[in-house]
Amino acid sequence: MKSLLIYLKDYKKETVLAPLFKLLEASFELIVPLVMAAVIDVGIENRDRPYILKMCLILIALGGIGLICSITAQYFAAKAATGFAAKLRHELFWHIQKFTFTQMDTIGSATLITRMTSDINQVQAGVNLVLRLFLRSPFIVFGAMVMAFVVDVKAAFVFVVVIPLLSIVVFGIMLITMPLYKKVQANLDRVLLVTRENLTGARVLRAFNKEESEKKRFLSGNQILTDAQKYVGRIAGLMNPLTYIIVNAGTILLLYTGAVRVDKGILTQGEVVALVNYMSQILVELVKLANLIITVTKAIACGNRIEKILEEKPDRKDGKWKWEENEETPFIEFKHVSLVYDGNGAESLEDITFTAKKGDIIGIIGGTGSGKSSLVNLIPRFYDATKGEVRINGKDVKEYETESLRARIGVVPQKAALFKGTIAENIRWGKADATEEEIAEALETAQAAEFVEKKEGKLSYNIEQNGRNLSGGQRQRLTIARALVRKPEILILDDSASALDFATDAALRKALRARKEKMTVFIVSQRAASVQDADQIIVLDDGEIVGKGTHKELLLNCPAYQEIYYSQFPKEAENGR
Ligand SMILES: Nc1ncnc2c1ncn2[C@@H]1O[C@H](COP(=O)(O)OP(=O)(O)OP(=O)(O)O)[C@@H](O)[C@H]1O
Repeated sequence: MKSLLIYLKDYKKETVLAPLFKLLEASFELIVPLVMAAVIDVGIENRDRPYILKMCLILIALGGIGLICSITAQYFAAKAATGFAAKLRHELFWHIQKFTFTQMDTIGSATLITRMTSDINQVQAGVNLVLRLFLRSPFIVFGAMVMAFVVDVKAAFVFVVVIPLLSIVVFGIMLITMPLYKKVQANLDRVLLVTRENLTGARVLRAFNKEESEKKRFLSGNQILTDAQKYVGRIAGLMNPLTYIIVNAGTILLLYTGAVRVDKGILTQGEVVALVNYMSQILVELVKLANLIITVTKAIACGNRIEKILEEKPDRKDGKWKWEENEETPFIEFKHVSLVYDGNGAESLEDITFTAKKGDIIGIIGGTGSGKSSLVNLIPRFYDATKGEVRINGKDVKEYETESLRARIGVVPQKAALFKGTIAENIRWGKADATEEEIAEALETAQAAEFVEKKEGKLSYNIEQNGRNLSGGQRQRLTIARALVRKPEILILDDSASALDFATDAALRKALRARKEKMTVFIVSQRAASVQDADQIIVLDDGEIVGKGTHKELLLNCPAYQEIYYSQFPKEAENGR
């Protein structure tokens, strides 16, 4: 948590002024019981109306000045706390952007969302409260005790007994609840994960009639969270009753001691009232202190969770080599490449070796889970090979500066992801300064021009969140156009034509070949038709290459390819026999 405090450095003035104004407010509060005592002992005793009026005006003035100090302190504390949270949120967001996919997979997006939102809010509340109370409350507790000693040493010994007892209760509860709050946050992460999965997969869930089982899963996670909260709440809830019992017992003792001493003529009635006032001030402040400690305990637990993410060093080691604009169309070599995902024992890719020549179209085919996406994900370094090398133009991809490497690669992922905004804005994700002509050209190649033309507003047509107002095929075509608009040297189509009909798929491949800019293209597909006119086809099975060559060669000598092909074109199988 400590390391997070550097984000307060731009608010030095506010972090000093907020507690300072609170101290001023507290000082005025400590004078109030003395004025009250004077009203009783002098004003009421002598029936001196002008004196009482004067003292009442002083009380009003003390209250007014105290209020101004308090509002000023609140302003500074709020300014520092919100500014601190905004900076921290920004830093955390930026830090997460630098994580590799492996790190994202390991940490999990649900927990990252909780840390970005509720954890930061909790820390913000903690900072705000600390700035206002961390000096004020101990100052009042200590100050009221000193004032009590000034009024009467013997009666003040009641305070000496009460305050340590209160401190034991407050700190004891704090120590017990601290680790429990951590558990509560972890349970909240789990509930968030289930909620997210449910909301994003709502259609699938309903299609499979899974509402009941998902409801149970949610209820069980929610129940665990509720139980954890109730448990910690019960312990924290002991704070107020216990502190009130101690303080009320202290007040009784104080009244008794005070009465005896008034009787003996050592104390005045006004002084006893002042002592009781100090006692109740201490109680109020200790309750505030207890709440402060609970909020701070939660804030520290949340702060530590945020700190953990910030301490996680982005694993991606950037190379120094910049991909120059005028660099030749690349050739890509996979040299004995293997990949094991973090937490997976088995290799998802094993000893992959092949070369994609400049401007070649490489088809990658295989059953589900055979490693097709894993293979192409190594080119833009979404994951790094655990063994072997992926080389572009003779250099290991790890030697390239990742940003410049990715700028030259157009990736169309398996799941077509679009963002809320116009069609033009979505296409410009590929190239921020793309002209309308460039966009039109990309849409043409991606076979999207026709449907965009029919949409109301054309390029200004508004796409809803996740592109839900477009069909699956339309979404895929736009993601292809988005990748093409930057005129990449390498284009990766990861099963991204699966929602296209055969004719459109064929037209897309024809248009790709006809483009004047040379590109090395990887087409991942389960459809033999999508890869059959590729310059080279890689056949994968269980992470290994089981065939390599052109369609004709593979039909002659690769049983795995034959199986895929003839299962999709049974008539040709019959003709061949
Ligand atoms: N992020 C990941 N973390 C752990 N394991 C993964 C990850 N991504 C893929 N795998 C595993 O790697 C293997 C290959 O997966 P991959 O997605 O590359 O297959 P694929 O051939 O593209 O499959 P599909 O055609 O179904 O998309 C699978 O066993 C899968 O479980």
